[in-house]
Amino acid sequence: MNTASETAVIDAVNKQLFIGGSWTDASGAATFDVHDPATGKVLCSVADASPADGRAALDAAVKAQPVMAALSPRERADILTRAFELLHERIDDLALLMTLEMGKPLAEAKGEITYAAEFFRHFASEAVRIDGGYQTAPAGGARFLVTKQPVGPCILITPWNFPMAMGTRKLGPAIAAGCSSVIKPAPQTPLSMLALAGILAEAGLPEGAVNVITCTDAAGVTEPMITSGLARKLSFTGSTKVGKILLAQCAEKVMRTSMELGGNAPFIVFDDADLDEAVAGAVAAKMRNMGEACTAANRIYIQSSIIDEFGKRLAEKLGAMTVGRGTEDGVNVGPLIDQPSLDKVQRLVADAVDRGATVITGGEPVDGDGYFFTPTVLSGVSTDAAMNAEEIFGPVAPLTPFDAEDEVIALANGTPWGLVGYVYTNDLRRALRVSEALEFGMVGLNQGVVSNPYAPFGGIKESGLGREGGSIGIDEFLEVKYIGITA
Ligand SMILES: O=CCCCC(=O)O
Repeated sequence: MNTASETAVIDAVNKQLFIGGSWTDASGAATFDVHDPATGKVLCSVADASPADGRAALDAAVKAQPVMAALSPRERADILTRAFELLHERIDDLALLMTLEMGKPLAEAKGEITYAAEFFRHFASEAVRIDGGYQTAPAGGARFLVTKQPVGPCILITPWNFPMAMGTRKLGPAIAAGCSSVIKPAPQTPLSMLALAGILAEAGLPEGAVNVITCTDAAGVTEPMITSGLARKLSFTGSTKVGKILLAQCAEKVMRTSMELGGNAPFIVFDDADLDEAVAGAVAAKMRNMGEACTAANRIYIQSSIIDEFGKRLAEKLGAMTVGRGTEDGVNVGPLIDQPSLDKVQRLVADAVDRGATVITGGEPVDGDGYFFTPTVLSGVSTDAAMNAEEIFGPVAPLTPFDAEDEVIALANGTPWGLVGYVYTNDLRRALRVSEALEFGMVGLNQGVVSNPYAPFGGIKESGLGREGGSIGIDEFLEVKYIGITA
């Protein structure tokens, strides 16, 4: 049974599709249920789009594209700024909505709304700084005029773990660049995106500039959209497995892509590090979002001389965390998103223990409703444990000892992924050497969280293509055009 304020924020969301600036039922009025991961109970139902609905949304985006492109940079910036303000004005309700559908504690949900809003503020500033060039050809005579134009209608696909921020991280630069879009949130967390659609409409976005389709048959709905040739860009955040399928589909029409895929982050602590800072960094890198983040520390390598002390201190911190429904006071670890996620975490912990790991704290799911797992520290995790090769996506910190710098660099880089790595050391030369040697798109140096709207977020290897945020984030949504002029 939801409280009155919970029911009010759920009721306030329009649960239809948002196409061409209007709210509309899915074909045949199809719907699907949204669950509270803390209880497993149904929160509400939302429209379940068909492939035909997806096509209608894309057609609306195509129609809106010239309108978006014709807005002045200042007009686009003003819409983003107004949406930024509205997100802050409604932060309490939006955070409660997010906690209900995704599970993260309210304080983290508020943090995510702030993070999400910041992408709009950042890209409002970038909209008015899109530049170009003018140059005399080296041989003289001709002139080169270089300008940037919106890439065109975009398909944006977002995950359930950051249901608002991954939307604004894509929509912010798309709108700033003058692109229209169709955005599809994950079926587990459609409500935050639907709320965001309402806010963007209120902020003055032209009809059809952003279309939201919620659906359960993601592949069935998005594949025909991608292969239609009507969209010019796909931006996806999700698993490497799905990313590869989408890349193959985009190849058919040679579409621009941005891919933020899986991670398998190493977290390395040398014995010269400040241990308190390293433990605090590990708590942040592991426990942010209950470990359900592509940036989460997945393999924690500690120099042998300090591993016992590090393990003891980390276990004290994680063991003291309060697990529960994210709406309750004092809770800092919410549920995992669903039963398959809980099953996976259990399987990975059992496998590590079978291969010789010791549970220092936690190690078990919590009895009762919902998908809760106790914050866990494992020591002596073998390098061939399954969790070294798979994203845990849960509150489990696996500690593995190492002795030498080159050994740990080889271990850290020994993965197909390359999103983010973390290094703790007080030796400046080692810090630079190791940061440069790590084959990752981002490095947290004595820092457990790298995500920041003003920095370029993204990975190498099988962690993806392109960068989101930072001053280059808008380039993903712009085409460079060169006009040769006879002078
Ligand atoms: O799980 C990956 C999404 C990235 C969240 C972040 O911005 O840190």
